[in-house]
Amino acid sequence: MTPPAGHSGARIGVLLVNLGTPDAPEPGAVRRYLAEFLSDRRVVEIPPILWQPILRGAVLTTRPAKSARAYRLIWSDAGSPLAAITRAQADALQADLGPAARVTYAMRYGEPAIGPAIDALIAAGCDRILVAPLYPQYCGATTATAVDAVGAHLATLRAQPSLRFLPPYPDDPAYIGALKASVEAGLAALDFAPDVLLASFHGMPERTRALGDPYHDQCQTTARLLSDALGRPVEVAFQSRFGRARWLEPATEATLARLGGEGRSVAVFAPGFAADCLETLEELAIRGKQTFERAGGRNFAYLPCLNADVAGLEMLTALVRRELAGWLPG
Ligand SMILES: C=CC1=C(C)c2cc3[nH]c(cc4nc(cc5[nH]c(cc1n2)c(C)c5CCC(=O)O)C(CCC(=O)O)=C4C)c(C)c3C=C
Ligand SMILES: [Fe+2]
Ligand SMILES: [Fe+2]
Repeated sequence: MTPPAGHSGARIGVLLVNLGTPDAPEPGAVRRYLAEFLSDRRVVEIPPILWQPILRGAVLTTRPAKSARAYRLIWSDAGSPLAAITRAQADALQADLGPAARVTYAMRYGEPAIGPAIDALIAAGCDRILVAPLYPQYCGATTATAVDAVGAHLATLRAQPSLRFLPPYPDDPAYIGALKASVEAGLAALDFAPDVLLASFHGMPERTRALGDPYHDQCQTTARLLSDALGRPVEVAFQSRFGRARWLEPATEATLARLGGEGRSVAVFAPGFAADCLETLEELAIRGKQTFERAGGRNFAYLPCLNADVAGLEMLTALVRRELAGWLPG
């Protein structure tokens, strides 16, 4: 194998990071996953002395069984869709980059964990690692906590690799172009022409916006640029409300109920998710559709995420190759 030019023969590592998902659609596995996820202070910003009793009490005794039922509806032969799609994205990126780089993936919560994935890259000879959190819009609860976990692992190492991080890409032409292509292909496959395009982003507590998290603004930017690219309006809503605090509005569920009641036809898609997962396949495509139809709506479609489809992979390789400039040969 020819060593990459530019430095002393070591390899470049690329680590894709996504959120994480349970190992199985069973209450025990979901409980382990939720306990780790919802104990992250970047995700639930309530002091642990108040939050942990609620989490260990009400949340972890009731939610795992309910969520496990939802996971069962979307589980595939390859496992959880989020894990299977992230693996496919890593494999495709590896095929594109070839032997000059080693590509792997990790999950912020659950397996494969970030620390062992970094160790495996180092063991394979990588002394330069690009970490790519697969969240187009920056959020403390997603991007920052992935970066925190990488930093926490590096704090345990005597010999650290050099690191780069893929910046958030809410307005990147490669991302907007991929979304445009994906939405247009999705619309072309429908047997009706939706009069509303609804972009549903994962929600966050409203107060995080006042505290300076750029997430909300970056979601609006993505939707505006996509609307410009498509040449038609794109409505924005925020899904997956959790807990009692005020979350970003409008809520996807209320928006779908309103659109159904108004007799509109709708295509929903989730530009903030790099891969389809519980939040899209169950919450939008199954429950969102029910909400819309129960309100009287007739024509509903859910358009898939970028996933490991051609447009999504072209975008991912373009973003990653750009960040590897000066590391990769030529
Ligand atoms: C306080 C709770 C939550 C915050 C804040 C939050 C932010 C957030 N999440 C994602 C992406 C995903 N979330 C997923 C699942 C999920 N999210 C929460 C709660 C919060 N998310 C819960 C409790 C769950 C688990 C499922 C459930 O029990 O309802 C997933 C899907 C995982 C999968 O296995 O498929 C993703 C992806 C973003 C982008 C975000 C902030 C911007
Ligand atoms: Fe979430
Ligand atoms: Fe959800």
